[in-house]
Amino acid sequence: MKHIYHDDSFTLHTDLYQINMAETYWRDGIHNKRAVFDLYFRKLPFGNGYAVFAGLEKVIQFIQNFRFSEEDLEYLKNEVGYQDDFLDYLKDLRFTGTIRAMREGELVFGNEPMLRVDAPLAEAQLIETALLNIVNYQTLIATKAARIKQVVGDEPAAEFGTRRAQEMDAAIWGTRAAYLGGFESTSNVRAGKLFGIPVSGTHAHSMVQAYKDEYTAFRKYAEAHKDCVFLVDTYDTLRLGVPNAIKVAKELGDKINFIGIRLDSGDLAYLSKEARKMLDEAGFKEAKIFASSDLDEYTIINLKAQGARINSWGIGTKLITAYDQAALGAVYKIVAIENEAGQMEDTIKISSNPEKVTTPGLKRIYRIINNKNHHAEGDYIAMENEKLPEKRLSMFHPTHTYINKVVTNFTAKELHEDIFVNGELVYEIPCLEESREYVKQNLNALWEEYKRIMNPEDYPVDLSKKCWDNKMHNIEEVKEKVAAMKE
Ligand SMILES: Nc1ncnc2c1ncn2[C@@H]1O[C@H](COP(=O)(O)OP(=O)(O)OP(=O)(O)O)[C@@H](O)[C@H]1O
Ligand SMILES: O=P(O)(O)OC[C@H]1O[C@H](OP(=O)(O)OP(=O)(O)O)[C@H](O)[C@@H]1O
Ligand SMILES: O=C(O)c1cccnc1
Repeated sequence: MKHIYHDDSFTLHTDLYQINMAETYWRDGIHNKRAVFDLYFRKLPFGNGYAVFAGLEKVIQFIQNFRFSEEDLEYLKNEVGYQDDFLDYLKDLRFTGTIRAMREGELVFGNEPMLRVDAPLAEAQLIETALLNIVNYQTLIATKAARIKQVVGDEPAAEFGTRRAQEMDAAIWGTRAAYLGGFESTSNVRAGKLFGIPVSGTHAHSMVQAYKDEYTAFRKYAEAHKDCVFLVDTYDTLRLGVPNAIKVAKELGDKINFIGIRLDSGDLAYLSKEARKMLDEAGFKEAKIFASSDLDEYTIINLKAQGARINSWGIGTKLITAYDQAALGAVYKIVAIENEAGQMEDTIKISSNPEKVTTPGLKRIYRIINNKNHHAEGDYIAMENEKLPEKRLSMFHPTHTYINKVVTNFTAKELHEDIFVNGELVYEIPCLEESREYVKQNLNALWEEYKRIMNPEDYPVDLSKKCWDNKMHNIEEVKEKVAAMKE
């Protein structure tokens, strides 16, 4: 490439095929046909019983800044070979559509749209990749964080993953997602500055190695910082590390705030129990024991079962990289398009796997909340203009229809809000703190059976009878078309 282009816009953060499709629509004159896309995943990550929706704030930033820069257009012309007439169209392009989405921090389940884009076809197509990129990653990490926090309980959980994250953006937005999902702090100072997340930290082995001995290292650190957590496992945790931490804490007394020690290797259950005894005997009953070392929900459950005396948890690699599931797998599927007469017509994608058949049409997503116990009975997807019964709601599984129930005395809470209407942002973005609180409230209102770390119950995401009939009707139509073509 002869030219150096500046990274001055996110609009090319898309797959080439999106631009090629946009060009196809534009040359055919159908680029402004109204089209509706649903963004949803099919399978919950980590075998969890719920996911935590995250990414909306960044989606909003992306949409607000959606415009091809001069350099984007130059690049598309010089290096990719698009024609001037199409580039002129791209030059003035802004997002003019409507987006409805869940609130960040909403609990979300398989096969229900987290977000819906209703926009001119080419615009809806061009934003697909970035939307999926943002929502897939942030929702994955927020879910992993909520899962880990659930086993940690009330003890503080600190996010330590920046060094192991898949590059800088992942560290920053992953940290935000971790905080949303329930973590208390991060070691990433930039994330603290950008999002107001509390920052926290101890020190590394390198400091002990730099001073060669623990005693000097702890003492120098204590002389420079009031709050002290000493990392005690560089040489020998119980024979050297803990005694040196106690020695410095005693020597400096009230001059420092001896918060505690951190263990980062070895048998964390055994070491924490022994270290606890030593700290207590030395009179430091309030000193806390921090632990880190490739922790995740499974090691934490295990450590707790062994009676580990750990008070505070530092979690890096396995959280920020979503170690046991690399991607969420949310998709963006077209569900309706304007026809020649200017009316919306359903579209459907058939698959031999019934779970993969899309649900056509414009729809609304409701959480059905039992008025007696305030827990959710399940989610209910109805057609856009469908009126829900007020007294008696019949719910049935969309593929195994014999699984059904009738709900009475309920509140149907609509889960989507308008975010953009005809290109205008109409949504007031809640602050991160509020969204984090919202996650907690939502988790409190979810039955325990869906929150189990292993083998949770399946949360019902049902279709209304109208929505289900409409889907079946669409499937029949496609089947008839295919049969007619075969004849
Ligand atoms: N008592 C325990 N029960 C279950 N898992 C533990 C226990 N203690 C530590 N672990 C976990 O076992 C793994 C040990 O990792 P590893 O074999 O790399 O050793 P390490 O002690 O961290 O040593 P180093 O960091 O020096 O390589 C970590 O994931 C840690 O969280
Ligand atoms: O274990 P994680 O969950 O990924 O948490 C982050 C890890 O990063 C640090 O180790 P590292 O070896 O990078 O540096 P150190 O020398 O300070 O221990 C820290 O001690 C943790 O072990
Ligand atoms: O502050 C810490 O202890 C810390 C920060 C990042 C990674 N590991 C540990």
